[in-house]
Amino acid sequence: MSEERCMDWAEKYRPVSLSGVLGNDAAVKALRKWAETFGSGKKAAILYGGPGIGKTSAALALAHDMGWDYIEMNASDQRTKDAINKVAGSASKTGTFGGTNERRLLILDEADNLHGNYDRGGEAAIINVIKNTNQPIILIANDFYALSKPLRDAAEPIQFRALLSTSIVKALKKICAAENIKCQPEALMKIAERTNDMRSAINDLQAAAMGREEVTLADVSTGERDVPESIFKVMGLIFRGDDPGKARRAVMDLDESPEDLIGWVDENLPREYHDGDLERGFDALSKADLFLARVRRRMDYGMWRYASFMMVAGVNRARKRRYGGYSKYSAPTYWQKLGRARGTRAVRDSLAAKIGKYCHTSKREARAVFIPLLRVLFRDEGYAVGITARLKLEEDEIAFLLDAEKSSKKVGKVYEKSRDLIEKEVEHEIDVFARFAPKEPSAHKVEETAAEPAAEPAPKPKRKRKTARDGGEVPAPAIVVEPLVEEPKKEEAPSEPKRQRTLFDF
Ligand SMILES: Nc1ncnc2c1ncn2[C@@H]1O[C@H](COP(=O)(O)OP(=O)(O)OP(=O)(O)O)[C@@H](O)[C@H]1O
Repeated sequence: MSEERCMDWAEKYRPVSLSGVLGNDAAVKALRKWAETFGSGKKAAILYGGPGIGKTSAALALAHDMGWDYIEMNASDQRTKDAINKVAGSASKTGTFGGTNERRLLILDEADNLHGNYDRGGEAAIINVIKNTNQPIILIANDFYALSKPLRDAAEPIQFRALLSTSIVKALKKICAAENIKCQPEALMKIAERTNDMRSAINDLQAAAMGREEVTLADVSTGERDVPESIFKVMGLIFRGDDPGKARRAVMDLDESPEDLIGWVDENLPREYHDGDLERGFDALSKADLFLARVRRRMDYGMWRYASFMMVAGVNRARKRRYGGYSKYSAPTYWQKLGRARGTRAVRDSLAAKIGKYCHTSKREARAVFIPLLRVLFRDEGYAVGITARLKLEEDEIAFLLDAEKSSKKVGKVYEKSRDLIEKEVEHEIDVFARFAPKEPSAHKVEETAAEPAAEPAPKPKRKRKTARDGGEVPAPAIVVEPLVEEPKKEEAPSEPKRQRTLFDF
């Protein structure tokens, strides 16, 4: 997979210009107006609303459209009074570093998170900067009312609302086209309906499209699990709480195994912690993982207690600073991939069972030897149709052998033709059966007649040839021609040697 394809798509497809910010037309309009009339109104704007709906993108796009220089201060930067004054204060008053009179926009992300230890005094400093600046400032917040009244009064509030599914689908479609991925419209709709957050919708699309040319509804549906509300609370207690004991007790009430819980912590830890906290957090998590490995190896479930201690209390204590703002926790993304792999494994196994039954071989051998060979044979449509008919393969099994999507034309064609073939053979069987059946046959006679056509009297059974062990010739293997439908059982059918079939029997 190319490096380009591995990039975070939410970042790669961040709109460059305001015209690319979908939905929220009123907010975008208000923002543009604030910028175009800058100097006559408030010097700061507060963009507020839920996560992942385009607030930061709109601020960056505005700077691009207005040709403004910009500087960003995120929650991970130290936003003390001094730092803010240094970055924003003097620079915003005196113009750009270049000394020209061009505008320079200060973007302050997570402005509703200026209360922690690190950001002590930050809010007062911002109000001060707004009063004295001659440069535009944009504050970004999830919760407007988490900002102090003086700060709210000092800036122009612009609300961003949750996005409609139609806006999300529109953005996802564009991404699919740019990435050259076919995507079922129902799959995009399914992704969009699950959220009103564009970022997580793009992340879901990227996870579903990993390693594929087409994304189907099944790809986005697999891996979904019922997630109990309480897991989110536990995540909050682990990452943000002050009491590791409380977090442990909450985990004990939770119906999650440590194997699943570690996935949750692993997925969300980088969204919460930064720098040294992140490093210490992962260190604690790696120790939890070691205990889990010992549980698996020694079947000693007593060690679960140490594993959960490290992933809960260990991760909680790894944090040396406070984090605020809204965090959206999500289930481990590898569940989705696992779900997909589990589906593929089930198809492979059912295929192996069919081959094993036909060729009198084990499923393991069918998987290891026959499936790779069938994949080669399936390159020829004739073989593909014949084998599909003979083994009565289903569409997902054909797709597996053709390495194609189940809904693709290729798979549909092989499936249709194989069903035609089966029908023809059935008709032929009925024909043969009817032609040689007496008018009012007794059940016994029907079977006899059908088994031995009168037109061509059955040759007398040959005398058994001597085998190699008897000191004679080795018999040539009989070619087994089986009807596609089951024949009526013969009462005394000549016993055919049961041998392992080979691929040439197809
Ligand atoms: N309205 C939108 N139109 C187009 N793309 C969007 C929109 N909203 C979000 N995105 C996509 O989602 C990503 C994240 O969006 P953005 O950073 O603007 O969210 P936000 O509202 O600032 O959320 P947060 O508060 O979590 O940072 C962007 O990089 C972009 O790809």
